[in-house]
Amino acid sequence: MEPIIEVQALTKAFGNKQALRQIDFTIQRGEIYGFLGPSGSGKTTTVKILSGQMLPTTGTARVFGVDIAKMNEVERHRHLSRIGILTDNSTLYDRLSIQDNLELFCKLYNVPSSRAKEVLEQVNLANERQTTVKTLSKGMKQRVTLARALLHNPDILFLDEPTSALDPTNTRHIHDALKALNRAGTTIFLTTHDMEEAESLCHQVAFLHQGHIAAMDTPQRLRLKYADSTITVTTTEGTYSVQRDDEGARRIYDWMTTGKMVAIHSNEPTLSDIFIKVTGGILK
Ligand SMILES: Nc1ncnc2c1ncn2[C@@H]1O[C@H](COP(=O)(O)OP(=O)(O)OP(=O)(O)O)[C@@H](O)[C@H]1O
Repeated sequence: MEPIIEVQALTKAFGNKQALRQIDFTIQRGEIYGFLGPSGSGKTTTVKILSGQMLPTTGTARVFGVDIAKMNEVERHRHLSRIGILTDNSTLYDRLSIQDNLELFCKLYNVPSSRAKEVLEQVNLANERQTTVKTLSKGMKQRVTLARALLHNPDILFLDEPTSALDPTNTRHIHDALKALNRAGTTIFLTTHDMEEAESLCHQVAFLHQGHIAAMDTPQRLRLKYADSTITVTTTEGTYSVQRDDEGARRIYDWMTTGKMVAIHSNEPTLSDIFIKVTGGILK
């Protein structure tokens, strides 16, 4: 395991407003790490600090082993060349085609223009490359913006709410692209308030609530930790909540052997349920 992002006791204050309060986490190379929290919980602030756009107030954030608050010019340049960012304010040139937009950024990033075609294939837009950006749907624009963030083949991708307000088709295209990128070795830091997105993509998740990390683990371990001790059993006689103990096992055995069992469900909580339990708040 190789830590690629290490955050210790990180705080960020805007005047009297404490946006981040002593947060700690480590992301290993090759992980998809989900930062989950409602609006105002500090997700964007964290992305801005880790991507070098904003300094923390106290604490340290090391990316690729370098403290981002202490980078010299050479380190800053190297950091920027190794990260890709997709945020709300990533804009495109509306009057240019998808291809021309990307070729422009190829020049800026100093990468061959052939990269444009490669990244469009990664987001499944190669056939639309001559289309003018102005005519694209919000979801397709977001896929172009993701393609742009990939041009210089970054080691880490920072994605701030990459699928918020996108339709299911575009969301799926983005998820497919992210999974493929991750399989090819890209580490991904993703903020979201969509628990299903986190479930389907993330190896680890942190629940951010009012600037604190309230819980952090793999989705599976969180579900196990907060699992209810009952099982719901539907029989021909009704639906029962059964304890996970010897007595419960005996009842389930009886229903099964007498042909009365219809359905059986473990009461595993969703990440949304756990978020509410841990923070008392809901994700919106
Ligand atoms: N430049 C700023 N000046 C003052 N306060 C700020 C600034 N940036 C963020 N904040 C405040 O810090 C807190 C965290 O904001 P942040 O944007 O990081 O939250 P978020 O979880 O990304 O929410 P959203 O999903 O709505 O963007 C909020 O209360 C916000 O109002």
